[in-house]
Amino acid sequence: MTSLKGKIITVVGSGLIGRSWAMVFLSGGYKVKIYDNEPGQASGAITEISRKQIEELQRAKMLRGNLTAAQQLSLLSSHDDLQQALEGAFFVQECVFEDLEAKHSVFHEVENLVTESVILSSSTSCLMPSNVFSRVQNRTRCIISHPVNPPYYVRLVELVPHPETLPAVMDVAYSLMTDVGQAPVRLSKEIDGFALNRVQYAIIAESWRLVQDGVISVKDIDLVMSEGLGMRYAFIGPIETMHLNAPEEKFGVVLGASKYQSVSITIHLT
Ligand SMILES: NC(=O)C1=CN([C@@H]2O[C@H](COP(=O)(O)OP(=O)(O)OC[C@H]3O[C@@H](n4cnc5c(N)ncnc54)[C@H](O)[C@@H]3O)[C@@H](O)[C@H]2O)C=CC1
Ligand SMILES: O=C(O)[C@@H](O)C(=O)[C@H](O)[C@@H](O)CO
Repeated sequence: MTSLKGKIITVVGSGLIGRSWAMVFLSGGYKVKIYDNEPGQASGAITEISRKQIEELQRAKMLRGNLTAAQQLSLLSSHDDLQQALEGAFFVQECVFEDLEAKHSVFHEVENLVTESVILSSSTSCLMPSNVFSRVQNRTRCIISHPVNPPYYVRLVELVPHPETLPAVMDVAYSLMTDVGQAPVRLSKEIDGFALNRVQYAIIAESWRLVQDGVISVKDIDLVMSEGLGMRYAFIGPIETMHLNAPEEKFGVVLGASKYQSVSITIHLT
């Protein structure tokens, strides 16, 4: 794959996630053109990114990437005109409201202003790719790149394909996210909530149920995560944990164990 370095990425929507994406892409040395349909919002984002974030991160020796703050900020521009913002981009990261109509309208406008090869990527938290891109003509170049808040520090990106997404598009998105220092994961197909939110919501559901049933306090259930599972899961995932607890050939033993079974049947996610 030819190097993507120095190429142009357009960020559409300059709110919380749009600004975060801009900082992540800048840290990888990409030119970032940020656009918002609210007049002045994109230029306001530039000010916030530069003064309150990137320069501060450099002072705190927490700036990501190999470029200085000044070098990164020289790659950033804001635009109130979408066509101008899209000029030269190979990748468009949509970061508008979590509203299907808003996303449909953005991708309809964008598709009419870019060539067939430009990758259209959505930051959506939970909307299904087959819905987000349903009004896009050429869906083979569409993908969900779902970040986790705050993306500059929590580096996971879930790459979720539309049923028509080309494998090469997944590969480019994976390479881009890896190149800018994120931790991309590939989903083989779309599913409600993708992977992170499905796991996150299962944890929230059982945590809340234990609190509602008076089994544990809010403070303590949060400690179960922050001082217990979170400490472990910051280093190894749930399947790795099973592997450590029982060699692979004994996963069945773990999953079939009476303790696992007897507890699991009492967990209700709704
Ligand atoms: N906030 C979070 O923790 C996370 C959010 N996301 C997703 O990222 C997306 C953006 O979320 P936030 O940044 O939190 O929203 P936000 O409300 O902070 O920012 C949205 C921005 O999009 C702009 N916008 C709206 N319609 C537009 C249009 N047609 N053209 C151009 N700009 C437009 C708004 O002016 C606003 O600046 C959503 O899909 C959300 O689900 C994903 C992961 C985490
Ligand atoms: O928790 C996160 O940052 C992400 O999983 C999300 O997408 C959340 O659902 C976010 O959109 C709202 O909490």
